[in-house]
Amino acid sequence: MAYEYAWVHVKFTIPLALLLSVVSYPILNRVHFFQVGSIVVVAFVATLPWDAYLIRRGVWTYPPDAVIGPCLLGVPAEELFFFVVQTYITSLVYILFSKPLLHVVYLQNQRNPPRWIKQAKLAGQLLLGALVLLGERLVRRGGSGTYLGLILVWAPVFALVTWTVAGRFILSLPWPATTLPILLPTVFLWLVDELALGRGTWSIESGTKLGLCLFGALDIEEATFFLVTNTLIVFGMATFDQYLAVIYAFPDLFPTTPRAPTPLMLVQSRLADPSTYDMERVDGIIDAVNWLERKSRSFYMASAAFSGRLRIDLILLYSFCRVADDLVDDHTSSEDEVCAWTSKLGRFLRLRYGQKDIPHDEIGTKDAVLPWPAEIDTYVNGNFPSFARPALKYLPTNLLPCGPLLSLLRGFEMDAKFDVSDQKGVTKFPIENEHALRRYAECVAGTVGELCVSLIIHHCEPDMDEDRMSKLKSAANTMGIALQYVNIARDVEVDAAVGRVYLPTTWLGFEGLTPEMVLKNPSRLAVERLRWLLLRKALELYSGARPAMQLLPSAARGPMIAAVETYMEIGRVMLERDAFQQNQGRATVPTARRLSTALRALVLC
Ligand SMILES: CC(C)=CCC/C(C)=C/CC/C(C)=C/CC/C(C)=C/[C@@H]1[C@@H](COP(=O)(O)OP(=O)(O)O)[C@]1(C)CC/C=C(\C)CC/C=C(\C)CCC=C(C)C
Repeated sequence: MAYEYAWVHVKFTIPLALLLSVVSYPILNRVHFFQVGSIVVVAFVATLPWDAYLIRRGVWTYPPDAVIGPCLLGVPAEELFFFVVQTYITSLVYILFSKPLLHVVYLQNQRNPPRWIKQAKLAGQLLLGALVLLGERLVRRGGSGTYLGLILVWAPVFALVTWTVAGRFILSLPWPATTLPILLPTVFLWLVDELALGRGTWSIESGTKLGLCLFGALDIEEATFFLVTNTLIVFGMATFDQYLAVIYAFPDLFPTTPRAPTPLMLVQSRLADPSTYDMERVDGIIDAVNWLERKSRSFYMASAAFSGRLRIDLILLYSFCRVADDLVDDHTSSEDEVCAWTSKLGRFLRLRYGQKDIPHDEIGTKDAVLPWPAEIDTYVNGNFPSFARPALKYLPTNLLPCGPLLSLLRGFEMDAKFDVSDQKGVTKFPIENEHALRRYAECVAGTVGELCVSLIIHHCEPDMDEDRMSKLKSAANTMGIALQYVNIARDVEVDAAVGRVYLPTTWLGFEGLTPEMVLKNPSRLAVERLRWLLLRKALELYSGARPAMQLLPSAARGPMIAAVETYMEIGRVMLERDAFQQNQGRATVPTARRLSTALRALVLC
């Protein structure tokens, strides 16, 4: 059939490229476009002369009617398009598998890597070097080994370069993040190639190939070509991610990070001496990711939608909030012990902010982290357990107002009052009415919303006007309260098990209940009605704040909406009840529903 080669693209490669574009669109950002575009250009420039040479050597030929006609250096347009579409497909598959990863975490082996990484990197270099030498021998000998030899003197050279530059980083990544983006497109292209060879769309001249087939009509040389070129693409994408990770991880090396790091920054990242990396900061970020992964599926999944230094700072903020909450509120502390923790945290914050709240217009003037003076180091080491120290040290205080952080501690202090029995030995319940509930939620969650917005403004739109900033912070505060109401509604049983009742005492009274009765039986129908009342109030607050999320900078809008929506989904499934899944007393949202909620938020934001 005429134009057979073009039909191969129309039937196979273009549909897959379009499908991958649609699937990955919600998670792509400006950096990805720059990254994929760069890899495509490099692949095109590196492949064109090699391809032209093979055609001129007669290694492969095309029936005259199989190609449309336009050529560049004798390479048909369809072949040129193949360089682009293959690189595009493999790059998108790599992005889909690597987006959940925080690449900064995998810088940990840049200095003093484990023995197996050193050995594996050396083995890879030796293997690639041996392949180049083998290719040279095959080319020199000519004949049936020519095609394979020409592949091996070309692709492994580029692979050797990227492997030497990024081998440790690539080996540190979870193996599915690199092997699957290599194998899946390779198998797809093997099948396409098998069909094309079988139909005579293109053919490999018999005098230049070994005559061995991987399967069907797929020559071993063709199979090798797709395997090594997809390996090259993935190595190239991973190398790019390594440079980006260095830029995002070290504010002292890169004080500001534009939304798409410049080529100069990438070169500076490449030339940066790993001995200058603040590896203690990398360890602190790893620690924060572990806290997030361990403590909140909602925010852990949502964090993957963010990118760059904003993602790191949100995780560091989460880590501080989580550690502070766990330090203060471990459900067994007395009020004195709780207040001791909150006063230590308060003193830490005042030391960190230099005894005063940094005026807002000074916050975020630069990314370079505030110095960590010996005085604070001594105080933290002398007053906090080792597990808490990284969260305190790496809280991005240079980008955050101190006020909301101090209010967060006030909220934790309210938790402590649950554990206090008055003179008659009667446990007090501080959430006496709806006002106390709102005040508590505002302290522990409304403040967190404001802090998230501070980070978003700094990283995405530092010159935002005051009016819009004020609207965003007010809405974030309200949204935080909504999420906290969902949290309370979800955890009624869990909280009762540790002597906590966050449903207002006045609400309980309307149902003829007391907090003590709720502690005895938190699953009674009357409590269910109050849980529903709280969820409906959460949805009211959410509805009031949700429109303001459209004011968020575009780079963070989708991810932030995804974070909020996946959390609010907990409340929605509770209201639906049929999708409600009790799991050790806590409602959980089925992962598929959580994912679809996040994707819908990212697409429709
Ligand atoms: C994507 C990402 C990593 C975001 C980080 C968000 C963040 C810093 C969360 C900190 C939450 C936290 C541990 C606060 C301490 C007090 C507390 C426990 C609050 C409750 C959170 C639940 O956290 P948990 O770890 O228990 O999670 P699970 O329930 O186990 O899943 C709260 C429910 C409050 C959380 C409140 C927020 C995160 C603020 C929400 C507001 C925004 C995201 C701003 C939205 C912006 C606009 C303009 C409306």
